[in-house]
Amino acid sequence: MSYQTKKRFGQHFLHDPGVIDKIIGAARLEQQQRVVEIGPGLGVLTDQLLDKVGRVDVIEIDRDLIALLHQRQDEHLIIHEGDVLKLPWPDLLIQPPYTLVANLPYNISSQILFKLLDHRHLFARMVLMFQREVGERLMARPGTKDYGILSVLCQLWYDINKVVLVKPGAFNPPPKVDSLVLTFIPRAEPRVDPGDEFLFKKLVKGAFTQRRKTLRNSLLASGINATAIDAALTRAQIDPGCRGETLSLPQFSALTRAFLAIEAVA
Ligand SMILES: C[S@@+](CC[C@H](N)C(=O)[O-])C[C@H]1O[C@@H](n2cnc3c(N)ncnc32)[C@H](O)[C@@H]1O
Repeated sequence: MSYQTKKRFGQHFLHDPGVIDKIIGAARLEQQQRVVEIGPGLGVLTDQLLDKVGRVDVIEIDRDLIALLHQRQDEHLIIHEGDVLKLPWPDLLIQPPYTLVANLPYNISSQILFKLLDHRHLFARMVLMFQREVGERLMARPGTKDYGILSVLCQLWYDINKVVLVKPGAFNPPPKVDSLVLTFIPRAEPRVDPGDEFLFKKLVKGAFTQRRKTLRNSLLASGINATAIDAALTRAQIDPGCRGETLSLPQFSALTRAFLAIEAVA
């Protein structure tokens, strides 16, 4: 391969046919399905996607790779140039729902996930490759060290399943860590009632602001008013001395609804 990979774009190109097959299989594509790929790179996944469906939209930041993609002159390949974090997705992806397939740039995978959560109506199914540690965090249970903001928010909206663990040798150049491919299937209903989505997210972020502190102090540190916190914790029957990282999704739901009830009274 003559192309010089760029570390700053998190480039690790997949070359293991078995892993490629598993990713494409997990996408469960039918000919009519519209597909988006973030970071097509040299196109190993893109080629397989184009074999299965009539149109693939790709989003790529690297100008050299974009030039290579244009050389293909494939009318079924729609190339969006730019930073996936900055591009306005609803303006580009105008025919949802899409299936999203991506071997993500690991340096920005969490930021991409937050953006995916904000635009989740665009995607019917997602097959995503992460650094193993990040993938495990998304599936983590309450009370474990891996459990965090993205675990709660992703588990609220998606059923997440493991597809395959991928060793560094499957990539060129090999990353230092193992990788994990996961499927995300949007739930017909969120796992629990978030009450108000904006507030739910704010409280989840607040609960994890200071992981070593108690839930009460962590929420305080996130800027929420002490009187409201105390009233809401009492109403939701949550111990103010517990740590935010022990809260289950039903407890985050109860906490959000308690804040809403208090605001309604005030
Ligand atoms: C891990 S590589 C995957 C490449 C290819 N899909 C594969 O599996 O071999 C990540 C890809 O994302 C691209 N990328 C990195 N940061 C990006 C960004 N902010 N916006 C869009 N693409 C980005 C990289 O240039 C690279 O092509």
